[in-house]
Order: sequence, then C-alpha cells, then structure tokens
Amino acid sequence: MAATRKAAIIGGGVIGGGWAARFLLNGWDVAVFDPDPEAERKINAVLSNARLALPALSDVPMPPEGKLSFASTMGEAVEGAEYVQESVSERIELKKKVYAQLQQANPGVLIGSSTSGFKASDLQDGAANPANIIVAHPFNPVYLLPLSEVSGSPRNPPEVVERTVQVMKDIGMFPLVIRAEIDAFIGNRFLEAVWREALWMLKDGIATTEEIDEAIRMGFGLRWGQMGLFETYRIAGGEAGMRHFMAQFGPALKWPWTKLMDVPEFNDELVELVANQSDAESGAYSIRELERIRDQNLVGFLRALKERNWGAGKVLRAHDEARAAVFHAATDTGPKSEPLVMAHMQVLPGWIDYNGHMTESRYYFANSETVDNFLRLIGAGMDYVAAGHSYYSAETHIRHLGEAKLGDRLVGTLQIISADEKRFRSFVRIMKGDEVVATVEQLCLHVDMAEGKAVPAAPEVWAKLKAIAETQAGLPLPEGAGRAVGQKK
Ligand SMILES: NC(=O)C1=CN([C@@H]2O[C@H](COP(=O)(O)OP(=O)(O)OC[C@H]3O[C@@H](n4cnc5c(N)ncnc54)[C@H](O)[C@@H]3O)[C@@H](O)[C@H]2O)C=CC1
Ligand SMILES: C[N+](C)(C)CC(=O)CC(=O)[O-]
Repeated sequence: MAATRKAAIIGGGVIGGGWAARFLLNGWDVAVFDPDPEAERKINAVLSNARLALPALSDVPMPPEGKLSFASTMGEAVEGAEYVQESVSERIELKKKVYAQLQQANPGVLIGSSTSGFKASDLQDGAANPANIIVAHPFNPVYLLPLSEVSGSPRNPPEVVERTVQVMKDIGMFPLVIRAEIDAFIGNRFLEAVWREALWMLKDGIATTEEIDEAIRMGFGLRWGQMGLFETYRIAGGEAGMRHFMAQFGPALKWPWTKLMDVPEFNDELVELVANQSDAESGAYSIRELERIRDQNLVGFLRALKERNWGAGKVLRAHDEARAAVFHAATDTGPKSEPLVMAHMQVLPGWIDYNGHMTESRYYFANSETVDNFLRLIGAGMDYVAAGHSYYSAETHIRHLGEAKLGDRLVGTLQIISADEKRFRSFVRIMKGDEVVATVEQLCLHVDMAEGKAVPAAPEVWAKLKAIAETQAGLPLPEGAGRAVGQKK
C-alpha cells in the first residue's frame, strides 16, 4: 500500500472547502487552517454534499477517504504536507503574509494559490522561496469541475509546474497550463466580460437577473459545457465551417453589440439592484439546497459526457482508469487452489435502489466485472473479442444472501466448477469483508461471433482455463451451487 499523501488547505471557505473535499475523496489526508471558528462546520457541510456528488461520477471504487484534521496553527497544518492549496480571501497582502509563514514552517513545500486573478509574479514578490509558489485556479464547485488553471512565472522552474500538474491529475483535475502570465488567466477573463455585459443589461433595465439566467441555461450555456466557444461557432458556420461563420458575423465586431469598453459604476445602487433581483429569483432555496441542486445537475451532465468520452467526460474516464489500475493490481494473476480474487468494487451512489440497498441489476454487474476480469486473465479479453471470439452467458442464477449499502466495498471471487473447450461453469461470490452478500452461478459458452455458434476456445485460452479448473478441482462444490429457485435447503 502506498503511503497516504497529505495536503494542507489554508483558508477553509467556499473554495478551500471544495479543495478539501476533492483531496479527501481522492484518498489524501487533509489538514485545514482557518481562524474562522465556523470553518469546521462549513467544511463538514461542503464535504457532506461532495460525498453525495463526486463518487456518483465514478465507475471504479473510490480510494479510502483521507483523514480530515483542523490545525490550530499554519505550521501544524503544513507539517509533513506534500502540497499546500492556499485559498484565503482575495487580498494580496494577506496571501503574501500566509506564504511567509508557510515557508518558514516548511521551506520546500509546493504552494498552489486559488487566486482568481493575481499573477504568480505578484504573489511571489518578496517571498523567501518564490520558485515554489504558483497559481492553481479552480472553478466552483472544486470537487466536481475538473479545470485548474496552472499559471507560473519565469521564477518557477519547469519541475514546479510539472509537480503541480501531477498533483492536479492525481486528484482527477484537468490542469490547463497558461502559457503567458495574465491577470485573471483564461476563465475569469472570459467570465468577467460576460459579467460586465450582464451588469449593464440589469442597470439599463433591459433584463432581470432571472431573464439573463434563462438566456444562458435555456440556450448557449448548454452548448458551452460540451463544446466551448470555437467548436460551437464552427458548427454555426454550417458546412463551410469557421471561415463562413467569420465572414457572416465578423462585421458584428464593429456594431454596437457590446458595451465591453465601459464598466458600470460599482456602487450601492448596483449592489441593491443585483442582490434584490437575485433574492427574488432564487431566495426560496438555501445556499446548501442550491448547491445540492447544482451538484446533481452537474453529475447528470458530466455522466452524459463521460458516456460519450467527450470534454470533461474524458478526464473522468482517465481518472477512473488510473484508479482501476490500483485495484487490478490487487487481483489474482494465476491459478490458485481457492476461489480467485477477480474484482474490487464499491457500492456507488448510482447503484442504490429505493430501499437504500444495492439495486438488483448491480448484482449482475458485479458478476460481470468478476467474470470479465477472469476472461482477461485467461486471454479472452477485448483483443480476443475483436478477433471474433467471445464467451456468451447462457444461464445465470443469483442468490441474494446479505445486504450491500452505499459505500460498501465488495470483492468478487471466482471458482470454476467445471470447464471444457466450449464452456465453463463459474461460481462467483460477492463478498463484503467475510460476509457473502450474493452468489452468482453462471454457464458461459465459447462462441464464434460471426457464425453465432459455440466452438472450442483457442488452444492458448483453453490451456489457461484448464490449468485453473484443474488447480481448483479439489475444492468442495460450493454450498448453493446447482440449486433451483425456491428449492428447500
Ligand atoms: N468563490 C469563488 O467562486 C472562487 C474563489 N476563488 C479564489 O479562492 C480564494 C478563496 O475564496 P473563497 O473561498 O470564495 O472565499 P471565502 O471568503 O469563502 O473564504 C476565505 C477563507 O479564508 C479564511 N482566511 C482569512 N484569513 C486567513 C488566514 N490568515 N489564514 C487562513 N485562513 C484565512 C477566511 O476565514 C475564510 O474562511 C480567493 O483567492 C478567491 O479569489 C477561486 C475560484 C472561485
Ligand atoms: C467570481 N470568481 C472570480 C471568484 C470566479 C472564479 O474565480 C472562478 C469560478 O468558479 O467561476
């Protein structure tokens, strides 16, 4: 087992709480330092929401959750930490003071800042070790949205950028390295333009907060989340693509379509206008309720992207694959005279039914995971299928013996009861610790997929299957094997 990694989160507000949840749910220990006496309560509230949302994006077991602690000093928080995410309020003098204390306590530690707009050079000025301070700007909610804008200065050696990128990847984020230092990076420069336009429209009485939100969520907001700006406009150019789009809409750059050159005056009147309309639009919900609604919408959206291996969905798949490799490494790799450990699984949020238990179809899925890994082991994995042969299930009997609930970790073991060149009969136990929660007995036939009929397996596949069957031949017939539905014991 690899040693648990530790991150220190300095500042436990909206963003620090989100980072804490992402690190913890990815198996890191987290120490938070925040002088606010309410910080612990707030972080735990964010964490409860994150526990409902982030695991719902995963199709492989989550790593065991890391330990959360609240440090009484910054030195205590950063002790033994591999990485610090600074998330204190957006005031440069405060951030610099924090870096001085952190670097005094742990001079070599890598510090990523959540700043929404300060350049790395500005944050580094006057620091004892400027090379180790870099921007890692996230988007809210940090535990669901993968983007982290990694922005360094010439004072950051390439290894610091690379280490930051690696930490972000290790917690399932998409690190976007910004190639030139600019205020507010890419995301906020863009959002600021949209924000300014929206404030003008409010101030000029053109639209309400609700109407502006509807314009986004009923239309272009849905496009941006899956294709961004340029890919969307490329399609808007029709078959002639981007060039036609530019020819048609380029002249609009000179038309009065935007007020971006001006900034509305930021005064109490503007604040009241925005805040009152926002209360009228969304005040019926508490912030935590809105967060949960937002999270569940994002989970559905992200899962759709994951299904299609597109955009942010690609990042989710890659993160699953990296974690799956850890669990695959803990499965058996050869014959053994006891049931083979073939799959590690976790009851994830999407697996639960209205009774609060693992839903029926997931028992079949748990068997498939176990048998599919077994097929890979005997050389009948995806390459074999692509070459035209596969094992098809012909008969399956599931017995439900115990309960599996949200978060439970399950292991699938497989025993071969009988096998020949054309078929095998397997007996899978779905285990929760020492308890058998289900058994799945199955007959699989080896099939020529083009012919659609059972044929002998390739000699090398049969040799591996036979070796396992022979090694397990001395095992007693499992209790329950061969039972009919409803049969008395
Ligand atoms: N709220 C947002 O949407 C986003 C904010 N950010 C950035 O994240 C950072 C934090 O912002 P939020 O979480 O929104 O603010 P926040 O106001 O929710 O939290 C800031 C926290 O810092 C704590 N703090 C103040 N002085 C401290 C000190 N000396 N040591 C430790 N903690 C201290 C405060 O008690 C507070 O809990 C800012 O740099 C902000 O620009 C980045 C992305 C999005
Ligand atoms: C409003 N904001 C500048 C703090 C926003 C961000 O920095 C990113 C986000 O989550 O939109």
